[in-house]
Amino acid sequence: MTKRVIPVVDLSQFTEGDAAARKAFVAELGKAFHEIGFVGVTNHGIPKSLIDNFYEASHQFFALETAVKEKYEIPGMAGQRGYTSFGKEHAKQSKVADLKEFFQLGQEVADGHPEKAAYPDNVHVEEVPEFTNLGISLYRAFEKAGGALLRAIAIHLDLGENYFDDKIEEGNSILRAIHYPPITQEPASAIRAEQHEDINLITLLVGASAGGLQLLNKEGEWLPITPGENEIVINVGDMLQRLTNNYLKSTTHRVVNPPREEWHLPRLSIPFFLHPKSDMDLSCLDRCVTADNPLQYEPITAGEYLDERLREIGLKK
Ligand SMILES: O=C(O)CCC(=O)C(=O)O
Ligand SMILES: [Fe+2]
Repeated sequence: MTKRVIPVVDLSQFTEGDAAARKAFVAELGKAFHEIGFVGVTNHGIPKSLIDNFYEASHQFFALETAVKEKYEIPGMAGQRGYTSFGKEHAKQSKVADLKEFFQLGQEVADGHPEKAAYPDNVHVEEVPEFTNLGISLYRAFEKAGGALLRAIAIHLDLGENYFDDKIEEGNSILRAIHYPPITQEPASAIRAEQHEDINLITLLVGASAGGLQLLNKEGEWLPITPGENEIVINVGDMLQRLTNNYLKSTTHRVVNPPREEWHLPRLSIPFFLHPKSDMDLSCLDRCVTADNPLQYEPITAGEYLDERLREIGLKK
């Protein structure tokens, strides 16, 4: 077997294990987030049937005629809900757009809830009626797994296990179904997803098994991430990196085009970008500012930071 590029942890050790198993899990996760910012997670509690069914519905959505999909592209929404067509989003330093289209679902809260006004409605697709509801169920499962991972990382950071709980409860997370269509002609310079770092606290990704996802290591080498079956890939985003004054690493990654003989194969991946509520203070934690690691960032809230980043990637004008 070839050596794994990213370590793997078993989440049930934390959610169901004894004190020693939990302690070991926290140490492994902390080390992975500090050293390479990526980890594979097994026994994450996200039902396989839910993933498979949402996959199937996503395939059906992306197979619709462009004109039909465009009905679900909502102006003024910065892509945060509904469909974003091919060629819209680009990495912040890049002029050419990625070779992808996607659909995003966001937080849903009950009528009368104080956060209700903060969240636009999700978009329902007439032609694939189960798509959005399956996505919302998957969103809930990702929130739960992500919440457990953040409890472990809060322990690692000595913040108390529940530090993130109220910040992510009814948070501004996004579930994104991404479709990278078959490649039909030599792309001028674009790739499926140009190198970037994620904006949010952590990302949970299913579907990376199709190949193409790579991370940039400290030595400047691009290494492939090839998770096993039933394994999800987690990475640290810029918000968590910023909060920890770069102690936890938001690692650059990209999705490369397949070799020519695989151009006809589309790729479908489903990242869940775990965001806190927009009023979360992302000021660097005092405990992460030391003589060896002086303060790197100005205070900012999660909402202000997201706004700045959506402008940089061409989703917000
Ligand atoms: O498609 C993938 O595997 C990863 C996509 C990604 O990195 C992103 O959308 O931020
Ligand atoms: Fe990403």
